[in-house]
Amino acid sequence: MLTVKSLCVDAHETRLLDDINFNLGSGECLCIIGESGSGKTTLLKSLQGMMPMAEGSIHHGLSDDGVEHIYQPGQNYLGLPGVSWVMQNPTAALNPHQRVGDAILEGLYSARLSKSEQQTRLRSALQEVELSEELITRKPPQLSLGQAQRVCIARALISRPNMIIFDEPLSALDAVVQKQIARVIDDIRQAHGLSYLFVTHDLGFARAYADQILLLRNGKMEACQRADDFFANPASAYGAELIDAAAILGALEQPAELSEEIPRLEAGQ
Ligand SMILES: Nc1ncnc2c1ncn2[C@@H]1O[C@H](COP(=O)(O)OP(=O)(O)OP(=O)(O)O)[C@@H](O)[C@H]1O
Repeated sequence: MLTVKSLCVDAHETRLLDDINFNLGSGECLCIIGESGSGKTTLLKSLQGMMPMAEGSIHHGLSDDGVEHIYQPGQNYLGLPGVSWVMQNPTAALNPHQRVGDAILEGLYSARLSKSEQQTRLRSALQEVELSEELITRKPPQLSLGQAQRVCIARALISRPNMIIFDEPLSALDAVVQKQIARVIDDIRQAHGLSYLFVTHDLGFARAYADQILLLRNGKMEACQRADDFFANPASAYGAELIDAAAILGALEQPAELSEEIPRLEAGQ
């Protein structure tokens, strides 16, 4: 559904991304990993139209119309249609003065729906992220960080996107809440056949949930592999180093029975 070919991005005459290639299939999760400064956010920004392409092309097929849209340098590119975003810091992503229900409904900005359909969508989005309806009248300062991130995910989901792009959505959360929300995120993908582009530093998450791994270093692709291949036989020595380091830290020990171990909380944490 999304193919990126030979993508290059420049800023101030410096090449920030060089020859990036990947293909994200419908319903797949591609995790983008790499050390700080490797170009992960720059890649997301270029897909969002916030940083122009210098070279290459972005091919995007929408499941609704079945037509492939091709974006190339020089076009007035405003980002991928039908794609929602969830950012790293839920506190910064939410207006502290806006009620939770209104914040989630903001995700419907371009849809013309009746009030009753909006309320149906709102209730359904709250259920998907396992948040109690009682929270809709609260404001973000009255939420835990985990609840606030669930609100952001509900806001991304309510427009019924084809794809969600996540920029380190778990990194502001503690370990238990990370696992709860990781499971919610994966449940949503499976329920709706959504495609995910997921930036993370967490190799444990990538191993548990990714179909593909894109490893960046200094703006270049070190590896782009099926996740099982990457963890068994990484295509780069740097990838092998990262996997070894994560293994030493115990970060790859993801229990297969994750969903049984992590309690589902009625109101979400
Ligand atoms: N607008 C810009 N102009 C010049 N350089 C930039 C610009 N945006 C990013 N960079 C540089 O590009 C490189 C990649 O930055 P980027 O934010 O994409 O890294 P990252 O992998 O997302 O890092 P982190 O994991 O810390 O968020 C960095 O060296 C950064 O300083």
